[in-house]
Amino acid sequence: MNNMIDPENKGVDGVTCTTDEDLAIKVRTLTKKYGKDVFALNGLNFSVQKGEIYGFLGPNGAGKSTAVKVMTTLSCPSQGEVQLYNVDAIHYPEEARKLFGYVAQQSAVDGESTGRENLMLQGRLYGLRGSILSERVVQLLERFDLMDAADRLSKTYSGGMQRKLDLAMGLIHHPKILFLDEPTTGLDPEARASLWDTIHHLSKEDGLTVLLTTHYLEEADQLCDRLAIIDKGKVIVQGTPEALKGEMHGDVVHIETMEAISEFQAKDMLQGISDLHEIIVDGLSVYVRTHQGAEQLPALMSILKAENIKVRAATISRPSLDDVYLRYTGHVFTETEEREVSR
Ligand SMILES: Nc1ncnc2c1ncn2[C@@H]1O[C@H](COP(=O)(O)OP(=O)(O)OP(=O)(O)O)[C@@H](O)[C@H]1O
Repeated sequence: MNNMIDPENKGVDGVTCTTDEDLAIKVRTLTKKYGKDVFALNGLNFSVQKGEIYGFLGPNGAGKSTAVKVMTTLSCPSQGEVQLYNVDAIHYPEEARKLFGYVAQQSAVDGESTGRENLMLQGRLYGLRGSILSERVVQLLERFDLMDAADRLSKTYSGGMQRKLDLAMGLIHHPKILFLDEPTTGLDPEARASLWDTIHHLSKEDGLTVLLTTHYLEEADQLCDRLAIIDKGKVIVQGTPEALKGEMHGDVVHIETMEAISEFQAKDMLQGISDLHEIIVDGLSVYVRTHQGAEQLPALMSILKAENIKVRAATISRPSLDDVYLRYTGHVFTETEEREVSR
């Protein structure tokens, strides 16, 4: 197995380091149960190296926000361990809180205050006072390109500017780790790209460790050094985006049929074609992995025709994180729903 890719829960982190000294975040067997039978987290294991941007990718309800809430001491786990820079965050939450900033899904910006006032208030909450505080506020306003708008009410800011102010507020006390819960949800593509740039610089220039949750495959791909695909409160697989995609050799042929067929039916029909590595069916979509998509497509189409299966469209592409996601979870990645399929 590639050491950068690993199905979790087998005791492997997928990180190249071996000592806890290199780790910013270490999470072991984290479980969070709501009521009698909702396991929001179900034995979550992963580690993040210092200075890394690590992404949690998963659909609604996968457990991403719950994991962040437990790591940021806002929620108690039912079981498990969270170490932040070797501080036990579950038993020593106050100590741990000095180490991280947290930017929640919902903005913490007060629209009726200016950007500068928001930052000053946040600083006071962390015990900063006097010139140390005002200098830190100026530093952050400059760092986030908000100096010109510093004394305007923040309700007049664009979505992207408000999000940057949120980030700046999360960094007021010089944390070593920044937790970002869906940092770019609701932003337009330009503001999203600008925020990616900012987060990248915070990590690569300032050495900040960033853990972010996202619904966006593109965000995980472009921004994260490593990512974990989360499903049903567990890490399904983790690795660098390149390694995860690289594991999927060859092409992906996507055939959209007019009527649903089962995975069993598809496998049965196509078994005669050599060089098909994987066949997954999700709804009206049949996904086939093969070394030579263009060469195999005519054979695939003629078998479907012979079986009276009408095809709406067929495409060949290089594997993307979508395909990695499909492979490990058995369903396509959607932002709003999880569709189960037989595997
Ligand atoms: N306070 C709560 N009480 C009961 N169940 C909860 C609570 N908070 C979360 N859950 C459940 O735990 C599971 C994980 O939720 P969580 O919000 O962590 O998922 P998520 O991956 O962050 O989703 P989203 O992307 O929608 O924020 C879901 O089934 C959710 O309904």
